[in-house]
Amino acid sequence: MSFTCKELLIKSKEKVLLNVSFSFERSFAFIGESGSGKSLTLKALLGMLPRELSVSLDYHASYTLQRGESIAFVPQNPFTALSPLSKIERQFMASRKAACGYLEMVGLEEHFLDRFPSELSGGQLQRIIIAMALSLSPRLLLLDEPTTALDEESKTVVLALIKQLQERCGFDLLFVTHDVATIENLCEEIGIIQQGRMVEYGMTHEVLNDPKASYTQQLLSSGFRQRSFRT
Ligand SMILES: Nc1ncnc2c1ncn2[C@@H]1O[C@H](COP(=O)(O)OP(=O)(O)OP(=O)(O)O)[C@@H](O)[C@H]1O
Repeated sequence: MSFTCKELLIKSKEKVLLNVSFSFERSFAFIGESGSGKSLTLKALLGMLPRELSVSLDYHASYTLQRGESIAFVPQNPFTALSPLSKIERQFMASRKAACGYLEMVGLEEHFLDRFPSELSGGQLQRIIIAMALSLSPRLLLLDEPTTALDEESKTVVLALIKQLQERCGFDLLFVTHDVATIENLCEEIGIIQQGRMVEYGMTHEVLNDPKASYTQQLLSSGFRQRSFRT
């Protein structure tokens, strides 16, 4: 599958917040500092932007973007993504039997369906949210810094799981992060965004090993492959 966003323009009154275009075959990582426009991009693709923003989105893919159907979403904070009032089973949009199958895909057993979110660790919750996303059989999976709220061990488990599930299920992946180290082995292509503009995009190993834009060179020389560069 391939995805091309020919134009994504977002304006607030007369101020341009975001003006980007990009394309990728299977997996793309959006890298940028805080406030660069990563979340706006995901929200635009999900059709979740507030009314006061004017949006022009022109894309080409082998599927239409439809939130909850062709597109599923894994948010940054698993601790606030689910209702604290209901057990996991009631929050799955699938039968118990189907939900068990999705839990198995993320390495969790059936009894997790009978727990409340507050009884689970961050890594377990994030795996449940990924299982819920899989239950939609998405063509495109959007992930907004899905490991930021997790400890190092859970982070490694969740990243390995995402890679393995993409190979198994075949969805496209759009991964937003401020931390390059998390996606080096996960996303084949990468885009660097700065203040609402895509300054460079291409194959991950090419951009990281031979960056063309001075902003990317600056980020790499400041050692952001070894550490997060959130400001
Ligand atoms: N509803 C809105 N109205 C006006 N400006 C907005 C709105 N939402 C976001 N912005 C502005 O657009 C810019 C990009 O915001 P965005 O949330 O996409 O950044 P980000 O890269 O996801 O940052 P972070 O890593 O901190 O989440 C910011 O300057 C932000 O203040």
